[in-house]
Amino acid sequence: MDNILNFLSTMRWQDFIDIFLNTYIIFRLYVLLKGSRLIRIVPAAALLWIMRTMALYMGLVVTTWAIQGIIAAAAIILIIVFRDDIASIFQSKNPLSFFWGFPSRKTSTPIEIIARSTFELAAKRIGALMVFPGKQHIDEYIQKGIEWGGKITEQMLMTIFWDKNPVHDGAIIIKGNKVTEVSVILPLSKKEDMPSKYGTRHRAAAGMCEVSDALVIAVSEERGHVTVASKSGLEDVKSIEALQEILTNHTGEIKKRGIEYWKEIIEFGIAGIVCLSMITGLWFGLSRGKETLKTINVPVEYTDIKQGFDIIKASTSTVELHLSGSMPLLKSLKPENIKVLLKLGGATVGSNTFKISNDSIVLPPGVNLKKAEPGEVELVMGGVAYRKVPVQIDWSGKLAENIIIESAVPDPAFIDVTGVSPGIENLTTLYTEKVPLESITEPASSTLQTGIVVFPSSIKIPEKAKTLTIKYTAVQRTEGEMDASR
Ligand SMILES: Nc1ncnc2c1ncn2[C@@H]1O[C@H](COP(=O)(O)OP(=O)(O)OP(=O)(O)O)[C@@H](O)[C@H]1O
Repeated sequence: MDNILNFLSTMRWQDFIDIFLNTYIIFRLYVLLKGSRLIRIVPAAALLWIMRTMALYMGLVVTTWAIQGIIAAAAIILIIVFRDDIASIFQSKNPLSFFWGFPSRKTSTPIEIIARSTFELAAKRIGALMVFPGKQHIDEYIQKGIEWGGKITEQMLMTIFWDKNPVHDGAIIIKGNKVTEVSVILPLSKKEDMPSKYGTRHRAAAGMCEVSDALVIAVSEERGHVTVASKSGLEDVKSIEALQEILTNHTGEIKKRGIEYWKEIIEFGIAGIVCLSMITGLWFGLSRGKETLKTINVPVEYTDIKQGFDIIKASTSTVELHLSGSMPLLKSLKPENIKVLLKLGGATVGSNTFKISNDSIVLPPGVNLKKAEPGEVELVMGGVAYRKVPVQIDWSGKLAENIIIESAVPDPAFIDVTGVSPGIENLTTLYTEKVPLESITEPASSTLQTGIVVFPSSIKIPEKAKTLTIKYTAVQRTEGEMDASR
């Protein structure tokens, strides 16, 4: 249990969305394809995928390449062969039905009317052939007739099969409460042991049931018999009630309210669980399966520094982290996603050692720390101190021979320095940047602008003290002074 919770805690919210979205897509495909021929290719596709994965895993280069080729070719062939099935999914009146809802028989079949009409046709010796498709598609087996679309009534059925009607020949297709097509040619049965009393009408009824899960009613013109063809063969039906029962069972009008309804719910439930397991397995294989290592350099950051404390010296400024995790996760890992944070709340003045552990490293979920180098950071801590330090002008170059500097004073002459103790006590002087003596060309009282050298770098000086003015007075040398200097 702990392991599962640990594992879940390493997952990102994006991972849950990833799994949920793909599970839903696969589940919707199942719901939409259920009953169509396309669903039959799923085991073959799964087998090909498993074979390709195994070949890849075993390093069989040519086999992997060949299976990939087969998959690509099969995909193109499937699109061509199953174009009608694919089109029927996308031709749905409401595009939202792709994402939501379950395909169901929206309209119920008027079983009573059909049963009564059938026996009336039989009584009047009017031949008829009515197809009630099941869950499977039948379009590929039939020769399309004339589109109809009329709502079923007794008169309509009688009229369609009336022998003076030009569309009476062939079969009609009944879906829900409508006749969708008339004059349809059905495939003939190839069975050789059919009783001789049956002619081509009954052979067509039997043929349709051999290739699909449809139910077909045949009314014999010659004998006035009603025959029902189904997967279990041909059966003569003697009464309206018996025909009603057969049609009820086939169209599922009662089933939906009974145990069969729950069977369907359980079926979808199981499909949902299978889809979820498949996608979780796939996700696990892709994102967690191939663990890999990555080394990354991360700067050390410090928090909780006590007031009046500062870092004088650190043994390192960066830490090398050896990380493990899935390849895609480590590939997308950026240094800014990782932090090495040392809390200095407990640090004391002087030397302190801080261990680099899991607690001091912030890693994205799914990434684990294997090793940190160095494993610890040595810090010398000091307290913050202030001092007033005198400024010294740092002259450079050579002054003109005829000039002598009588006085030169930096302004400000002292600067307030903030630094760390111990250390700042040793700072006795701050120097200006180099001031070239060549810039004084004639005797005068004037000023020069210069900067201050902030050294050591750990000290801080006020911003306005970073530039200063030198007030100087240069005078003419006397002849005697010049001779003496020579
Ligand atoms: N493949 C077919 N698809 C659809 N309808 C067909 C097909 N073959 C025959 N029929 C229908 O059956 C009629 C011919 O029936 P036929 O007399 O050969 O059959 P039967 O089984 O002996 O029936 P009946 O007892 O009514 O004579 C055609 O006029 C046509 O309407």
